[in-house]
Amino acid sequence: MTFSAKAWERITPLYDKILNMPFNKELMEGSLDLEKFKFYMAQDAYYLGEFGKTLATLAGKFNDLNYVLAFTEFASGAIVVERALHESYFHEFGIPDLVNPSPTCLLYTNYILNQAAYSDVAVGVAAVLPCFWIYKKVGDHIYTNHHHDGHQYKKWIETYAGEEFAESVKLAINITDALAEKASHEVQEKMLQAFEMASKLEWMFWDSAYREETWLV
Ligand SMILES: Cc1ncc(C[n+]2csc(CCO)c2C)c(N)n1
Repeated sequence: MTFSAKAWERITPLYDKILNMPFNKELMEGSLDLEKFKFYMAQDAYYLGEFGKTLATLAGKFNDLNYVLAFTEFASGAIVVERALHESYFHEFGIPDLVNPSPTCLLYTNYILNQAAYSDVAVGVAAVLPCFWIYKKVGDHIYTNHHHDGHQYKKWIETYAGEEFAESVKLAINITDALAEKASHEVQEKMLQAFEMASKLEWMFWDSAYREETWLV
């Protein structure tokens, strides 16, 4: 069984929970409170910057130059492509340029940066894979089931349903599987743990946006 098959099997119950979260159900129906969506967008802007830095950190650690190329492209994609989506919403909503990260957002971004900086590169890659893969799956699910006409979150929905994004996700999965194949049993186990932890943090990120999580002190 490939690493990715094993990893997805491990998070399947969590993935089902993610699909049924109020944030995602209401986003799909178009009924999600605009304030919650704005909160999510602002936090996501912070997340994307840190995610881009995480991918760039990983890019510098590969021996295979094809992987260096793939990860530098992912890094610029995270910042450039997704920033375009955010900027159009930011103008519409007046979200500030400098975002103070919520506790969950800070936890998630620090987790992946830490893994990229200090763990085996294969473990760092496994920690960023849920970001690609879960968004692809959730994005496809929402795209297939939403009402296409006049949906207020149409631009968000279309971002993750495109063919170009699908190709990036396939490449990220293939690179992770190739690294896992060469890794020791111990590193493979750490990769699974990192994949699962980052998937939990994806769940927490949506949950924190729905609750508009703040620092209590
Ligand atoms: C919390 C959070 N997790 C994942 C994504 C999705 N995402 C961000 S960058 C990237 C890959 C390169 O574009 C993907 C799929 C998001 N937006 N916010």
